[in-house]
Amino acid sequence: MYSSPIPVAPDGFRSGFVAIIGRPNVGKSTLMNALVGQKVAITSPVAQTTRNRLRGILTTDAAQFIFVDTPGIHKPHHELGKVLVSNARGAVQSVDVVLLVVDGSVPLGRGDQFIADFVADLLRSPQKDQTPRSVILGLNKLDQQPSDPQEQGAIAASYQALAQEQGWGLVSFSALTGAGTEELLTQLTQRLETGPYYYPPDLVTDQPERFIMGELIREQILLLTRQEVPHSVAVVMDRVEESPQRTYVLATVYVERDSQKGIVIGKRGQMLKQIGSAARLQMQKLIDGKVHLELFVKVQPKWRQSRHSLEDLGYRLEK
Ligand SMILES: Nc1nc2c(ncn2[C@@H]2O[C@H](COP(=O)(O)OP(=O)(O)OP(=O)(O)O)[C@@H](O)[C@H]2O)c(=O)[nH]1
Repeated sequence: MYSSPIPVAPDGFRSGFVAIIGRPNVGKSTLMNALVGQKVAITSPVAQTTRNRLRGILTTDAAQFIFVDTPGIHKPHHELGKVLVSNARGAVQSVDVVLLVVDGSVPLGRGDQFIADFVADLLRSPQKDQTPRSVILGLNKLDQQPSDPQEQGAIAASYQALAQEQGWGLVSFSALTGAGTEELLTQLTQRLETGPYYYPPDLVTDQPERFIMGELIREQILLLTRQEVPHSVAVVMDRVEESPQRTYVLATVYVERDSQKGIVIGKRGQMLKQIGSAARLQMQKLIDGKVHLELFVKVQPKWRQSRHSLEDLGYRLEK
């Protein structure tokens, strides 16, 4: 994937790492894709689509941003929640700027406040080398603002108060339409220090294509089966073989129960066919070539599957 060498950065060039954090479903992955100009993270209306840290890279004439997309954080009521929080902490500690994304079409809620407190806490850490320098509060879904100006004003005021109290930047945008994202990049550039190119300027992600292909299959399962198949569904890429004519992909979808296997396969295999052809089209866009995709579905008992798949995905499971 490293298609070109890393050049020497011009004078005054800025670079750095930006963690995109926030509640599930606020639009973090949509934003990262919009910023880097390519689909590097999958998105869906179902919360907790993103399961591990992904890096999206954007290089402009003035700066290189390495965006770290994190799984949505919510209050840890259960073990997975604790894992998500500890992952987010790891992702946030080593970056230059934190972009805390909220759904700006609704007022600041308890979930956002929990994350805001978590970020404010991190910034108070005595280990300055492991602490982000600044925070931007990003109000997403600008296109979904309520039409009532009073309601709009109340929403804006709730976020302004938080930004003011903490001394954080504040930007409104729509990851879906792209409105406001230029201003966001301007503000982010100002918060980076001068630095080198960390990656070749034409690279948009540090993830291998094989991983993104698996994610594209998972995305279609989440989109097409809706709530019927849980998030524990895992996709394992068994084989990816490239040839001049087409790329041959063999993958297995792991579910927890026979009933879920039935849903993913569908009546006379219709659902699996639909998942496969939609994922194949996305893969073809990704690699800019023809793809032949074969999908299998297997049932794996819950305890084995969840431990195996989460660890595979890079989560540190607490014993
Ligand atoms: N109207 C509107 N919808 C948006 C916008 N940004 C994202 N969405 C939608 O919000 C839903 C969630 O988006 P994601 O990008 O998957 O959200 P996320 O924060 O990465 O979610 P997790 O992976 O659960 O943490 C999708 O249906 C998006 O299309 C926006 O600017 N406007």
